[in-house]
Amino acid sequence: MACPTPAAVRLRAVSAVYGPTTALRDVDADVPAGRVTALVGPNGSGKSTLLGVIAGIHPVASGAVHRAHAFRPALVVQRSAVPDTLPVTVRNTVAMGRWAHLGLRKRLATADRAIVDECMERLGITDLASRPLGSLSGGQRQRALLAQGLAQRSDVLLLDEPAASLDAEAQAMITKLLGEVCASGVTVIHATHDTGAALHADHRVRIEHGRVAVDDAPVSGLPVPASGP
Ligand SMILES: Nc1ncnc2c1ncn2[C@@H]1O[C@H](COP(=O)(O)OP(=O)(O)OP(=O)(O)O)[C@@H](O)[C@H]1O
Repeated sequence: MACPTPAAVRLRAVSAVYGPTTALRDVDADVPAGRVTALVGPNGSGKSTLLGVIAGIHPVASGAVHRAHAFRPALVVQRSAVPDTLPVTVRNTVAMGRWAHLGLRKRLATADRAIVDECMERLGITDLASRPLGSLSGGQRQRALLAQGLAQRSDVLLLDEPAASLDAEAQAMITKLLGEVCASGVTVIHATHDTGAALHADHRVRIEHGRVAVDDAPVSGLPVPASGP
């Protein structure tokens, strides 16, 4: 059944590869604007690759990605993708989320620092601000990466297993947070193995062997206003 929500991202016949390995094959999907979409599927099915394609950091081998928003999506990578030895504090990690907004000025303005503070507060990591990222627990590090994603203030927030390695209370906090972010008009797409988090989403896309196996809430055929970077 078609729902009346316009698409924030529209994928048409998208394929993506790593050398000889095909990770995505002919993916068609519409991501509803201002909603939470969960990408589900087994290990190796192509969820992270799809997030990378939508983020614009993984090239498409064929097909097209149309984005309705002018800004590059914010991508929160899996914690395991960040080296333990990265010599950076929690505050600086979150501040990196503002880098794309700095332009020619090389320093954070007062408004940028306020956003960084607010995002750390929201993720409950203010007390950890001066700690090196590599000294944190997995769950604490995941929160810092999430805060960095929020600090980007993008219209589209992509998250790769944001609740992985978090305890039950923190997982519930993330689900609530994603709902709040979405309510503020942001389109959220998250890859997850958590059935509960997937059920909380407005829209679920199941990927199997690089293909869309189930798309449970297609959006309407409204045109996408502009292509992204
Ligand atoms: N850097 C890489 N080099 C080569 N092949 C890769 C690379 N990253 C992923 N792949 C392959 O691409 C396919 C899709 O992987 P992807 O990481 O997108 O799956 P996923 O659904 O996110 O998995 P998981 O749930 O384990 O995170 C898999 O076959 C994987 O082996």
